[in-house]
Amino acid sequence: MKRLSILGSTGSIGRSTLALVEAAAPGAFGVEALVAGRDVAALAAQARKFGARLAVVADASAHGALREALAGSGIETAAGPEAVVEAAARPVDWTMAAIVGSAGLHSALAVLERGGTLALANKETLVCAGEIVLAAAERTGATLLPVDSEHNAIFQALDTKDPALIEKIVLTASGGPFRTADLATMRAATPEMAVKHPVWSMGAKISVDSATMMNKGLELIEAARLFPVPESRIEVLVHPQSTVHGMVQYADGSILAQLGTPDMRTPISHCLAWPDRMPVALPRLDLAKLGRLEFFAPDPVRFPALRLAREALQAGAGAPTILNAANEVAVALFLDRRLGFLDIAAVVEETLDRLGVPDAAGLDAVLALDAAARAEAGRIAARRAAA
Ligand SMILES: NC(=O)C1=CN([C@@H]2O[C@H](COP(=O)(O)OP(=O)(O)OC[C@H]3O[C@@H](n4cnc5c(N)ncnc54)[C@H](OP(=O)(O)O)[C@@H]3O)[C@@H](O)[C@H]2O)C=CC1
Ligand SMILES: CC(=O)[C@@H](O)[C@H](O)COP(=O)(O)O
Ligand SMILES: [Mn+2]
Repeated sequence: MKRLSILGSTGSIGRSTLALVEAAAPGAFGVEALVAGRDVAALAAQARKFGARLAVVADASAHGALREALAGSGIETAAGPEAVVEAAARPVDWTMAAIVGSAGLHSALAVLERGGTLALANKETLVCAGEIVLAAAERTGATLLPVDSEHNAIFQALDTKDPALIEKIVLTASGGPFRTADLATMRAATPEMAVKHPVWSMGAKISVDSATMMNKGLELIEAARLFPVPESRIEVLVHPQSTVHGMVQYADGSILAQLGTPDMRTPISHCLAWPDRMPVALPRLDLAKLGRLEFFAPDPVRFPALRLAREALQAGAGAPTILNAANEVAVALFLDRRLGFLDIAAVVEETLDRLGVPDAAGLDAVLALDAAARAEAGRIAARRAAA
């Protein structure tokens, strides 16, 4: 039996992971810890259903409600950010990191520090603190498995470790809900419009990131951290069918791609079973029915976020940390109807301009920069909203 913990179990990725656990052969998986932000009702229901040993809610004020919901079950409960990290530090065979945002950094690091196997969906962790995350994995011999569909595809298609033999890697992008929209429509976009992803069913924050294409910017940085390929050899192509998830082009001209229906249970199952595979009963891709696969260059005018991410990656040092923090602040304000859709990228750009490219070596420096960027982005957003 593989024992596992899920950080962010009540979200889109967390639920898909539990769906695979439920559908697997009896006894194949056992659940140790489930962690949520504040959704106590969903967390308690999951913990009971899957017989978890521990349920943790990050919002400390929700502990009473969690205790009450799990009374008589024998399931241990805990609350608060420290309890989240302690849950991640518990030894298990496999951990899913699916907390949204850089709030997931400390718990992801706790898994790596104990040399565990980390299935990483939480891309913000790699953008905010990539060097620290990778150094922890290297130091402890931990295993880092990419869950993000594009990165999982590239992970599956990579058959050499020699960077000289990799000409380029390609991340595909759906183009999001505004792929064909004009700027006026985008300027007036509401949260409801922005989270209506044309292909994938995901949490609110990543759905807005897909709409601005900052998601692909974050993924560009994520790919540069995970794979032995410089930024100049990572390409983004808009592919509305979201069927080819990622590609690797080799020095002999061969291109290896991973294809599948747009369902995160496929890459999650790949990480769950790695280095093997497991049977997953999902509808199969029917290429004849699909008929065609299209690819386009992204539009840099309507989607400036992709350029900002590439520039931050090129600048290095603390720039990706600033980009991520400012984006998290701006997306939250947009979802709260306190910022316009096009202002998201504008806030990120202005925050990057104001803070420059500061050094951010070590966890304390990264956390300080993350906090400074959040404060600056908040001020810039408030000024824009008042204008
Ligand atoms: N959804 C997808 O298809 C994909 C997602 N990803 C990445 O995976 C991550 C999760 O995405 P997704 O599942 O869509 O997001 P959701 O918003 O659906 O879920 C987020 C999860 O994180 C929990 N959470 C939020 N804040 C905290 C906190 N401070 N401490 C502990 N837990 C917290 C939430 O709990 P609660 O429910 O209580 O709020 C929830 O369980 C993101 O980084 C995203 O970019 C990557 C590729 C695809
Ligand atoms: C499922 C997944 O991996 C998401 O990151 C997805 O890629 C989002 O869609 P976009 O391609 O529109 O960003
Ligand atoms: Mn992705």
